[in-house]
Amino acid sequence: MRASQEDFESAMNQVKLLKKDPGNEVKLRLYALYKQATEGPCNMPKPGVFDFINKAKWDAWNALGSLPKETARQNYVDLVSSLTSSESSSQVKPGADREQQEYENLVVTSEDGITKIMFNRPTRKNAISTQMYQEIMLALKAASKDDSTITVVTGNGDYYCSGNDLANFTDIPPGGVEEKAKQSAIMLRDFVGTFIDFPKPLIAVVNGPAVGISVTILGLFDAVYASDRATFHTPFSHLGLSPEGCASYTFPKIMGPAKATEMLIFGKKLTAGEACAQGLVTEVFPDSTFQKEVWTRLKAYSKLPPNSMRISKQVIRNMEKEKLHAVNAEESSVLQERWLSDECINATMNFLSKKAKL
Ligand SMILES: CCCCCCCCCC/C=C/CC(=O)SCCNC(=O)CCNC(=O)[C@H](O)C(C)(C)COP(=O)(O)OP(=O)(O)OC[C@H]1O[C@@H](n2cnc3c(N)ncnc32)[C@H](O)[C@@H]1OP(=O)(O)O
Repeated sequence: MRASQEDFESAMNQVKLLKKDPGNEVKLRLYALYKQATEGPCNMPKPGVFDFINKAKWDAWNALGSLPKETARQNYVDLVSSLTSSESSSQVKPGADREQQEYENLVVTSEDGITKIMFNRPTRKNAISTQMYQEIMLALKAASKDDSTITVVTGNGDYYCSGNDLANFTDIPPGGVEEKAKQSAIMLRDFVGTFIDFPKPLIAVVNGPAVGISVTILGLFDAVYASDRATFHTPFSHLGLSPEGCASYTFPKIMGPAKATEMLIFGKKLTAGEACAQGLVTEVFPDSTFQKEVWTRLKAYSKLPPNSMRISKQVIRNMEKEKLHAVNAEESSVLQERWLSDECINATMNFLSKKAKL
C-alpha cells in the first residue's frame, strides 16, 4: 500500500515535533518532496545566483525532475519516518550500537534489523565527492559491526547516483596532479576493497539512474533491486577512463564478455529490464510500488538468522576474494595513469565547463 494523504499529513505534523535539527540538506529534501508531492515538477522561475536560500530550495525541488507526485509523497513519509525513528532509537538505547554517526553526504539509519545507507546529495544527483567516498567507507565499516542483519544502499532524490563527482578532479594538492592521482588510486582501492570485504548481505535499492562507479560496484552486492525508472550507464570511454569496482572481472562473469564490452567499452546505457535480463539486477519493480514492495521484502529477509546469512555469504564469496582484491589493485593502478591522460582531462574539462553531459 502506498502512503495515503493521511500518512502524508501526519508526517508533516511529525516534522514539526522533531527534537533535533535534521540539518540543511535534509530540510531542503523535505521541502522539495513536499512541493513535488503537492504541486508536481518544479514550476517556478530559477532564482538569481545571489538569492542563496531560494536558489537552494529551487535546486532541491528541480532536482526531483519528473518524479511522480505519489512517489514524492511516499518518499516524504519514508524520510520523516527515518528521522523520527532515529530520534526514538537514540532515546531508547543511548550510547549503544544503534547510535548514529553524523554524515554530511549520507543519511544512515538502523531499524528492523536493517542498516540503510542513503546517498544524500540530491542536488548533485548524488555524485560521490572525495568526502563522500570516506563517509561511505565509514558507514559500511560501522554497519559491518552493528546489530543489523542486512545492509542496504540507496539514493535520495530522482537519481541513485551519478558516479564520481567530476569536481574531484579540480581539488589539486600542493604535490600537483600526479600526487592527486596517486592519492586517488589509494582511495579508490580502499573504497572498492570495503565492498569486497563486507561481511553481511549487502543490497542495493536502485531508485533511479545509476552512473559510473555506482554501477560497477553493483557486481559486489548480494542483491540489486531496481525501480523501472533506473538506468545503468558506465561511459568510461567517453570520459577517457577505464573500468573500476572490479567490473572488468565481475561484469564478463555476470553477463558474458560481449555484453560486458557493450557496457564497459562502448558505454551502452541499459534499462532496468535489460540489466535484469543480463543478471546485474535481481528484480525490477514498477516505480509506483517500488519502495513499498522492496522494503516489505527486505524486512522479511532481515528476520532470517543472521549468522546463517553471514556464513552463506562467506561460502558464496570467499573463494573469489583474493582475485577481487588483485583485480581492484590493477584497475586502480591503470586508472592512476588514465586520470593524467589528455582524453580524460579534456572530457572532464568539457563537463565542468558545461560543454558536455553524458
Ligand atoms: C587527478 C585525479 C582525480 C581523480 C579522482 C577520482 C577518484 C575516484 C574515481 C572513481 C571513478 C569513477 C568513474 C565514474 O564514476 S565515471 C561517471 C562520472 N559521472 C558522470 O560523468 C556524470 C556527469 N553528469 C551528467 O552527465 C549529468 O549531470 C547527468 C548525471 C546525466 C544528469 O543530468 P541532468 O540534466 O538530469 O541534471 P544536471 O546535469 O543538471 O545535474 C544537476 C547538477 O548536478 C551536477 N552533477 C551531476 N552529476 C555530477 C557528477 N558526476 N559530477 C559533478 N557534478 C555533477 C550537474 O553538473 C548539475 O550542477 P549545476 O546545477 O551546478 O549545473
